Amino acid sequence: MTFSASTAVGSHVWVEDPEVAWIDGEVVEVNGEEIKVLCTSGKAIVANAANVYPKDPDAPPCGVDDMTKLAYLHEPGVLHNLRCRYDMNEIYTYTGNILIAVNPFQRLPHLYSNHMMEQYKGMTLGELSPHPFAIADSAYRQMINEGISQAILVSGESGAGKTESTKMLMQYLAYMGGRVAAEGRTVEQQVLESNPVLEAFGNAKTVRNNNSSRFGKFVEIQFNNRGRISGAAIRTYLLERSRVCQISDPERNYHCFYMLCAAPEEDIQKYKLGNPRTFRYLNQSNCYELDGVDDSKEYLSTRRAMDVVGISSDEQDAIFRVVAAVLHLGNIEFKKVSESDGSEPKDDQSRFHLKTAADLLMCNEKSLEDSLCKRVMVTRDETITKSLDPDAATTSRDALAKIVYSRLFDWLVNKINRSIGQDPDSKFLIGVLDIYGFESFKTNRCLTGMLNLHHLQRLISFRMLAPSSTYLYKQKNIFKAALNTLHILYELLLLFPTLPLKPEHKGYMFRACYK
Ligand SMILES: Nc1ncnc2c1ncn2[C@@H]1O[C@H](COP(=O)(O)OP(=O)(O)OP(=O)(O)O)[C@@H](O)[C@H]1O
Repeated sequence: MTFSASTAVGSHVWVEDPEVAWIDGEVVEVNGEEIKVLCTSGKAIVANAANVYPKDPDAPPCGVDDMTKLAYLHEPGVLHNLRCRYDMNEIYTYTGNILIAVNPFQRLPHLYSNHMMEQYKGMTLGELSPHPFAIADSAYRQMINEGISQAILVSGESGAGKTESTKMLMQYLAYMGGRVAAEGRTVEQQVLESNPVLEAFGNAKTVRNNNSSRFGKFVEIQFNNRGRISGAAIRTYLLERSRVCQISDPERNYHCFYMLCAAPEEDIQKYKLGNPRTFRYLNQSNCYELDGVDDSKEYLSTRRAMDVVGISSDEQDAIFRVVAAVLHLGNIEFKKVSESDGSEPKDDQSRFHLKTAADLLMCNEKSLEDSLCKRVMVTRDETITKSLDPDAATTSRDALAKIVYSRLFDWLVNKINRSIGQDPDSKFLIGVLDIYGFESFKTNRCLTGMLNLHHLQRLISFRMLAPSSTYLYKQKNIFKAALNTLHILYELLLLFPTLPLKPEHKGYMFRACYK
């Protein structure tokens, strides 16, 4: 929607500005493809016609609550509208039936009270101010009226507020479909209360977000034919395993490690832990504490949350034994065995951590050592045992730590699901997909690339389901921002054509990269 060469002097426009992204002004001179704009800030900018966008001089100063009402739907117009609303504490805006949330970075409890939920009950989308409750209500109504299961997709870059929005959607669905439990806690209460447990083991501090979910989550709320919640299931995928043994400043590892290091003295003794600075998996970054978070209190509240979701105290002990064992595993260093290609624990310290890890995992110390320092290959005819050098043993140690941790996470999710209970006879369900946040660093690790690829694939799928022109526009800009990563991913795709992508998605990525 850029201006053509026929742009008239006197038109109101948006031009790109290195400081404030987009700045508005008036065209004062047109010279072929070059347009001179006198900006409202007072400075004059000469820009190419392709980078100049029309501005609607009649747009309301406080913005519009649905961006389909905008005269021009382009990046500066959309951003300006969101900015105007944000300045008035209006953090939600519609684009058709899509809700855009801008992170307020402050608690706004009045927006999420019971009174608000009551207001949105049965209201048509757009009748009241944009709100996640309206989206949840619309999904619930459609499920009831049309008898079709629904899905809500929550997407955005890391730190945008996806998890918070997901919680609000769940809160509303629980309000609409909840029931008084005959005994114990209701399904919806258990789903909401499982959040702290999942967050303790699956969330970490990243550059963008102090409580970033490092896994994808699909929460399935099951309903009976009267629209009452009858069961639920939480499905998680793609836990960022590499974080267990590799973190960079100023990020942190998963919260549970720091909580356990801040546990009461009795537990510290039991798990032979101490200062997080002494553990290799934690001391690769200088960040140990989070502003406003007391890890010792978090440890106790995670234990309480575990009680609530039905994890017994023996199981809790086993869980934290595994967490502690991972930390001890990370402190085992290896040295070369003289006159051989093999390796062994480097010193008494490493032996101590090996023994402690073995005790905590309840396995034989020698077997654990062998599993780290040797590789067993089974062929059709024989079993070959190969000794590993110190570097290979270190890799093997990290691989074990990652797999043990991710199995622990899967176990936790299964346990929570068993405790919540699913309804095999449910009539419909509403699924809420909290997609992994898109990230792009100066240097992207392969895993980041893969997760972004997964994220994009979900977005592309969604775009195919909801081909609204505005949505496509928004996606195009997401793709633009992700172009560098996309290029790498596309190259990866050429190298590994068997990547699990649908053919039409590969085509879309190709067009996004090379158009
Ligand atoms: N509606 C909101 N009200 C108040 N604070 C919010 C809201 N949305 C987000 N926040 C704040 O922003 C932080 C990041 O939000 P959230 O964890 O939901 O992001 P995310 O998109 O899920 O990120 P990631 O992909 O990294 O997990 C929250 O911890 C919270 O402090």
